[in-house]
Order: sequence, then structure tokens, then C-alpha cells
Amino acid sequence: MSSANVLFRRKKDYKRGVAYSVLLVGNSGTGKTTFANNLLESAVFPHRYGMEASEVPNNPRVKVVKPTMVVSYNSKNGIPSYMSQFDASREHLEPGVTITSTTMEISTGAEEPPSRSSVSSDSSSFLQNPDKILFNLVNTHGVGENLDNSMCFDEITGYLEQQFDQVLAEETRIKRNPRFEDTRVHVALYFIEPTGHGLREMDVEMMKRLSRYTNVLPIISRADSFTRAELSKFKKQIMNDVEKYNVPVYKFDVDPEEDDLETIEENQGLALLQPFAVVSSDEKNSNGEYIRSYPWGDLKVDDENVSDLRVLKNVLFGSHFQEFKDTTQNFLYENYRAEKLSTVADWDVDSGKDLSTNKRDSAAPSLSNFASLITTGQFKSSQSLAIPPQSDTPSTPEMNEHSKEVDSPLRQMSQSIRLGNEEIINKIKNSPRINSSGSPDRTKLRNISETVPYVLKHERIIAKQQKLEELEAQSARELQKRIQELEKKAGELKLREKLLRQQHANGSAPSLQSRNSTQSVVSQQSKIKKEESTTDLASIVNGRS
Ligand SMILES: Nc1nc2c(ncn2[C@@H]2O[C@H](COP(=O)(O)OP(=O)(O)OP(=O)(O)O)[C@@H](O)[C@H]2O)c(=O)[nH]1
Repeated sequence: MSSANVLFRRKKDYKRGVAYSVLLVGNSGTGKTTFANNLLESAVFPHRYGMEASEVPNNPRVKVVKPTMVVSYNSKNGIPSYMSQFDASREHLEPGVTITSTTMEISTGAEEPPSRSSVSSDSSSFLQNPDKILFNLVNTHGVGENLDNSMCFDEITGYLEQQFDQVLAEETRIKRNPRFEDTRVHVALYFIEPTGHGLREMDVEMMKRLSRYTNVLPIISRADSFTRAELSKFKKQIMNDVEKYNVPVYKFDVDPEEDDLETIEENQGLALLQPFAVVSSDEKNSNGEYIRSYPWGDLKVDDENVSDLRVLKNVLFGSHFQEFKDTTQNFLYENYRAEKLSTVADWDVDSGKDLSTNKRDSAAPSLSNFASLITTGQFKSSQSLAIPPQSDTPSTPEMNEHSKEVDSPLRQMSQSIRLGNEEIINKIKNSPRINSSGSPDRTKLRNISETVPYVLKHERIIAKQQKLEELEAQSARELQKRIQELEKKAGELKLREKLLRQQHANGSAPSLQSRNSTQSVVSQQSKIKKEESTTDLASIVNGRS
């Protein structure tokens, strides 16, 4: 992009607000929602157990432009539903993780309405940057509440990747969408539970995964759980674990050749303070300051002696605002983009073998004509779900066994989708290109612009398909269990029916014989039970000896 274009874009960004996204990740109950409200000095986010939002005055600098919505929801089935209403009081009833997004406009200009005491005390943090920030806060609900949390990891990193994909698809369009919103996440705050025991395996894994897509800052939540000495020890333990397990969290590194003295000092101070330990609260005192009120006294959440909240606020909206944006764009996103485009380049090499004419086949699906195929009905909606190529997609062993036995409607649908998908891939691969004597750069650009959106869509579809297969296997297992239960019940009913028949045959009152037979069945059953329990006990004793 030319420098004039960059300038023009920056100017436009400054006018409508610079997009900035922060993600909050951490186990349920670590205080993410409370922290988010404290960060914005405003009761924007409702709590799972309800919150008297009306009692808390709002920050005049913060305006919600898009209320909290569920952007990706993962039930155990793995079927996401996008952009639905978020109900905080019901979120915990659903399995998996719920990702929500809230967009706010934060005014940072000096001409803004006079701020309240709580805001003015910290307004410097908002002021070093553009007049308006289009702030997107992404929160995660339900992490750590499942027996298997790996699905949460996938869902969260899937969301981050999707935001990169959207920018990549937009960049490779010939005609750009002027209303495109960049929702890439610039910082993830990872909330560590105040256990005092360093990082858990889950923390290490999650932070590693997040750091592929965003700057990760580890945060100690509910820091008021510690004494001064305990907190300092816990911080050290966490940083040791970060080093030990090579967790690529954001480090406040300095470059003595590039950075000025002030920056060096600031970064060195922040590096020593890491991981930031925060205290948050919904309660305010009469001065409008957030406090935690205890029988032995009040604690201000902005007090730097007990909480790093204020420092963190400055890092996020002040000193490192541009740095986080630049690292996301120039390092994380560029790496991701290079990786993705290299897969497309491989496709290009393959299709180079098929060069036969000088004219491009305009029927090769770009995202725009892909969309028009759907709207004109030439491309059936079910076909928009593609199927993974067999070699790429891991499937569970049970799934394979099951698929041999049952050709379910889901599987049939899968197969038809797979055929449709492969057909399109072949179309792209085989579409004739202009030969190298034409305008190679232009041709390549056009090819990429047509192929990239499709590749991205294809990959997302593969993931969806995989989840559908998992769902199918799960339902098959549940069905099998249910059949066994029903068979057992049927056996019991048959036995009871037999006894009743015998009673009936011997007259209305149970005869001696039938009573005897009932007794014998009962005694036989109890004998079996006795034998079973004896065997069990014996086996336990034997096992022990
Ligand atoms: N002691 C203490 N309690 C806190 C702190 N921050 C939040 N809490 C309390 O912790 C509880 C959970 O806080 P939330 O903000 O709802 O936690 P969350 O991480 O958003 O929870 P989910 O929405 O379930 O993911 C609430 O009762 C808060 O008042 C803190 O710094 N110290």
C-alpha cells in the first residue's frame, strides 16, 4: 500500500475511531466481568448472578455501540450459532464455552464532557491516543467448567483465527468493502486463579495457543487473596513457569539502540511488575471510586499498593496501545498470512501444470461469485458445507466402525457435500491462467484474490464437518446405551409377566405353589447377588493380598 493510502486510511480510522480489541480468558469466576467493568469504569457487562446495573453510574466517555452478543457458542455438539443475544444468567446452563463481543466507542479527546472523579483520576491513560477508540471487548464464559476443556481451547483459538481470516479475505479482494470492521484481537488478558502454586498445565497450553494470534498478558486475578509476600512469591513462580515452559507471553523488552531512555525505564519497570495482579469490584464509595469493602476496612481497586489495575489500564490504553496493534499487524498477522498464502502458492504450482490457454476461466469461484451462486440457487445451501479431504481429517476409530455399519442421512449429506467441494477445488486448480508472457504479477494477484477466500472458507467448513462427525459418533454411542437399558427393562418386565401369569393360572389368591415359586425366584436372585458381592469382596481382598 502506498504511503498516501496509508495516511488516508489512518485519517479515516481516526475519524470513525481506531479499532482495538481485547480478549478476556480465564476460568469462570476469576473476576473477568468485574474487571471489564472496572477497566471501563462503567457497569457495561452483566454478571452471571445478576447485577444492579442501574445503581452504578456510567462513564460518560464510554458509549456502547453494539451490545453484548454471543459470537460463537459451542454446545457439546460443536455447532456454533453466531451473533445471538447473550443472557448472562443462563450462560452457565449451557455446556462448552460462550464467546461474547461488545463494541464500545471510547472518547479520548480533551473536548469530551467533563469526567467524573473516577474517570478524571485515570483519564491520562485514555489520552495518549486517538480521539476515539472503537473498543471491542471479547469475553469468554464457561472455561474450566467442563470435564474436557480442550473444546474451549479450540473454540477460542478458532475465533481468533477467524478474525485473521476475515482480514486476509478482505485484503485479497479486488474491490474492498469500505464498511469492513477489523475485529482482530490485539491483546488477550489471561486470568490466572490465585492458587499460589504457579501455572497449571491448562494455563500453559491455553496461553501458548493464544499467543499465535495475539499478545498475551498473564493476569493474577483476585489479588486481594494474597499477603504482600505471598503475592510477590506467586508472581515469581508464574514468571519462572513462563520461562520453563517457553510460554510466549508479551514481554516488555527494551531495545537500547531504538528506544529512548523514558521507554527503556518504563518497560523495565513493567517487566518487573509482570504478571499484573488485579483487584476488582462492583462496589463504589461515595466518591465514585471502586472499592472492596471488608469488615476491617476498604480497599480501593485503583490503589497501586494493592492492585496493578491502574498500571494495566495505562498499558492497554496508553503506553502500549499502538505497540499491541503494531505487533498484531506486523508480526502475528504477517506470519499467519505468509503461512496461509504459501498453501495457496502450492495450489498455484499444481495448477501451473494445467496451463493450456491464454484466457482465464472466469467461472472459478471468488468469494463474490461464490455468494452469487448461492443467492441464485445454482449452489445449494447444503453444498456450502464442505467435507474434508479424507487424508486431512482425523476421525475417531468408533466413527469409522460406525460408518461401516450405518449409512446415515448425515453421512449421505457429508458425501454429497464432499463431492461438491472437490468439484469446486478442481475448478480452481484447473482454471486456465494467463501465461507468463502476459502480466505475471497481476495474474498471480488475481489468482490469489480468487483462491484465498475460498481456501479459508474451505478450512472452516472442514472444521465444521469434523464436529458434525463427532456429534454423529456421540449420538450413536448414546443410542446404543439406551438400547441396552431398554433391553434390560424388557427382560425384567417379561419375568414379572411370567410370575403374574402363573399366579393367575393358580387362582386369584396366590397359591402356596406360586408363593413358593415367587419366593424361589427372589431367593435365587438374592443368592446371585450374594455370590456377586462375595466374589467382588473376594476379588478386592485377593487384589489387595
Ligand atoms: N475477592 C475478590 N473477589 C472478586 C474480585 N473480582 C471479582 N470478584 C468476585 O468474584 C465473583 C466472580 O466474578 P465475575 O466477574 O463474575 O467472574 P467471571 O470470571 O466473569 O465469571 P464468568 O462470567 O462465570 O466467567 C464475583 O462474586 C465477584 O464479586 C477480586 O478482585 N477479589
